[in-house]
Amino acid sequence: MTRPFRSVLYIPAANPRAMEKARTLPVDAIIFDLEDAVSPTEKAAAREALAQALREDYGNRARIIRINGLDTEWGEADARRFSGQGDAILIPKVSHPGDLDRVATLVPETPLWAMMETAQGMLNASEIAAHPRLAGLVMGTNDLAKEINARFRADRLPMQTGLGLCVLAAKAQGKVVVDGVFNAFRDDEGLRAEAEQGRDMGFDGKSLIHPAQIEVANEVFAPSAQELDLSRRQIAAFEEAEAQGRGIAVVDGRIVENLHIETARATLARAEAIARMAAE
Ligand SMILES: CC(C)(COP(=O)(O)OP(=O)(O)OC[C@H]1O[C@@H](n2cnc3c(N)ncnc32)[C@H](O)[C@@H]1OP(=O)(O)O)[C@@H](O)C(=O)NCCC(=O)NCCSC(=O)C[C@H](O)C(=O)O
Ligand SMILES: [Mg+2]
Repeated sequence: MTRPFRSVLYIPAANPRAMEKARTLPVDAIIFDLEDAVSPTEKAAAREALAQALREDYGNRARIIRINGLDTEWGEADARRFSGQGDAILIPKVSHPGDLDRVATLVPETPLWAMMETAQGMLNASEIAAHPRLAGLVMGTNDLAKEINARFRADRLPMQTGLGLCVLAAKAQGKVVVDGVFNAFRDDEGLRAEAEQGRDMGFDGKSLIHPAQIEVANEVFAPSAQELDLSRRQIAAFEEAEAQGRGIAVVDGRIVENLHIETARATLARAEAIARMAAE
């Protein structure tokens, strides 16, 4: 993953003020939402408002358009309207690879992303992630909790199987995988704990519902100063060991082998990508 997806902010396409504001927010990606954040009576107007908004400059923020499902009266028109626009089309409630095929025919060029938020979707995560048109997965933990009748807990124990399956599926295919939203958008401490859990599981970033959540996500999903320092010291120690004909170095009392050096280099590359994005 070269492009950062630390912070991925949902914006209801029926909210012109929020769409305007997003052009100045320090997010890595925006999800323009035509689905759950837009009421049925506003669907057509939101589609046109989004078409207008996409004429504006969103800088280097990835523009992801969440359409309505093709099983609704709005989905097909959304897909046709935004084919070739934005950086990705996000399909809600993907349960089978066939759900992607149907949109792929309507949207022949734009990369597809999948909302992972149904029980079937969790069980089929591997096949969904392997779809050739799919570039990214976003967890929909609200819909998933609703469908499996799970309770919201700080440790997200009831979600762990689904979250883990989706991380594994995405990583096996080299696809981006973004964690679900944290609904209590004024609870920074709760957000940080959940974001750290997602980061530690392997997610690339967190989906967000409010600008107040951006700073925490950007910080948690960026390599820390300590991680960068350790990565540099590991690389230096390993290069020195190799020069002396050894395949193992020791840093801070822990062994460092080739595989750790790959992680260290990836950490530095991630920090460089974030710095490049900030400088653009
Ligand atoms: C939750 C909100 C309804 C709160 O809105 P509001 O009361 O307007 O908040 P504030 O007054 O604190 O807003 C301060 C300023 O920030 C702007 N704002 C607010 N939210 C956003 C946003 N998402 N993007 C950009 N800008 C935003 C306000 O306009 C204010 O600006 P200013 O005028 O300059 O002061 C609201 O935050 C909101 O609607 N959030 C998005 C909700 C959403 O998209 N939900 C659907 C996605 S979540 C989901 O479905 C996940 C998945 O499918 C699942 O199943 O889990
Ligand atoms: Mg959902």
